[in-house]
Amino acid sequence: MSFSSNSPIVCNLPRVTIVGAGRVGSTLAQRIAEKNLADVVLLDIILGMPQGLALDLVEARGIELHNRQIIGTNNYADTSGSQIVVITAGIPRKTGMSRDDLLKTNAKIVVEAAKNAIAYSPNAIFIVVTNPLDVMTYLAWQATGLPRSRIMGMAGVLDSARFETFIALELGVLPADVKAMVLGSHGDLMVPLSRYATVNGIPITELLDTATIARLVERTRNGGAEIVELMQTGGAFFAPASATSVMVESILLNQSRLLPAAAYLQGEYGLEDVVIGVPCRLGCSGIESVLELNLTDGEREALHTSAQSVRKNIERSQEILANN
Ligand SMILES: NC(=O)C1=CN([C@@H]2O[C@H](COP(=O)(O)OP(=O)(O)OC[C@H]3O[C@@H](n4cnc5c(N)ncnc54)[C@H](O)[C@@H]3O)[C@@H](O)[C@H]2O)C=CC1
Ligand SMILES: O=C([O-])CC(=O)C(=O)O
Repeated sequence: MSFSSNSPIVCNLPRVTIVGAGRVGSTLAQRIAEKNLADVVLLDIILGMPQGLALDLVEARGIELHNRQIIGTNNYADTSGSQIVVITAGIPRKTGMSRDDLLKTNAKIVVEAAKNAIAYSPNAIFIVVTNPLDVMTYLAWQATGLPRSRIMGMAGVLDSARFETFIALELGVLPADVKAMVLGSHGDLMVPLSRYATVNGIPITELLDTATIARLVERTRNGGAEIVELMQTGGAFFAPASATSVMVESILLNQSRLLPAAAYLQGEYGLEDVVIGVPCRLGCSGIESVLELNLTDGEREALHTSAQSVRKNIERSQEILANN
């Protein structure tokens, strides 16, 4: 028996490149392939490692019932023509460290990764994951020269998911029924908006007392550190990969989901020339719009304090890069 064929069919399947095939990167590759969203190129500086991971993922395809291509490489030429580039390359923090302690090492890695990736995928939308997230997104924006709609950072979806999880655990309800949004920088100064958090439309302020909400907000702020302290050898990666995959999905499927993303601001919320987490509509052209919510004076002040700390680190990063 044989298959007959007419003319060869050329299929242009979407392709997502992930720079950094460590824990977040490789888990994200698995999510993207198993959700059948795109073919994946996993790139890392460690020779053989992304190739081995890709082969492992390819060998699971028959079991997971998908047929996405997954390529591992150390060469940016293999990433060409990607619709989305995700940057997870860099070091994660260890116990006792803050995300800002990673700035010096990761700044150079992210700038190099962004420059190399844009050279081969000039039309790509970039999602940065490497910490400290807001500063790294700013550096990738600078390095690529992309319009702000095509570059964003992942943090708010993760921080919001943590807030939702802690609310759900407290109330004993399904996490998917809880909706919340966390804005601001990905650090201790993030801004969880309790006022807007609901359980299927019911404000949590109707369900929980002020002290309990304050405790859940504090746990959300420390969500990353809580896992780093438990694991001792790096940080979270399952939920970060899930969070990144929904951003990828909203872009590739043009879902126009309203998700918190770290975006370069040009006057929104009274902030300029800084990257910080705000609600964004994500579709096939990237950030289609930034939603400006009505904030209380306290929330607005918290957002500005958060932006101020990002600005300081952007300045630090410029000095670091200038001296190299
Ligand atoms: N934005 C967020 O919400 C989150 C951010 N992160 C951050 O993501 C980053 C990655 O975390 P993990 O995957 O856990 O770390 P990991 O150490 O498992 O993986 C990082 C990978 O980057 C690679 N790498 C280093 N320099 C490179 C270069 N120049 N080019 C290509 N690859 C390079 C390493 O070889 C390694 O495989 C960290 O900075 C971490 O803090 C992690 C979780 C959540
Ligand atoms: O805490 C870390 O270092 C990793 C991260 O950003 C998170 O899990 O939120």
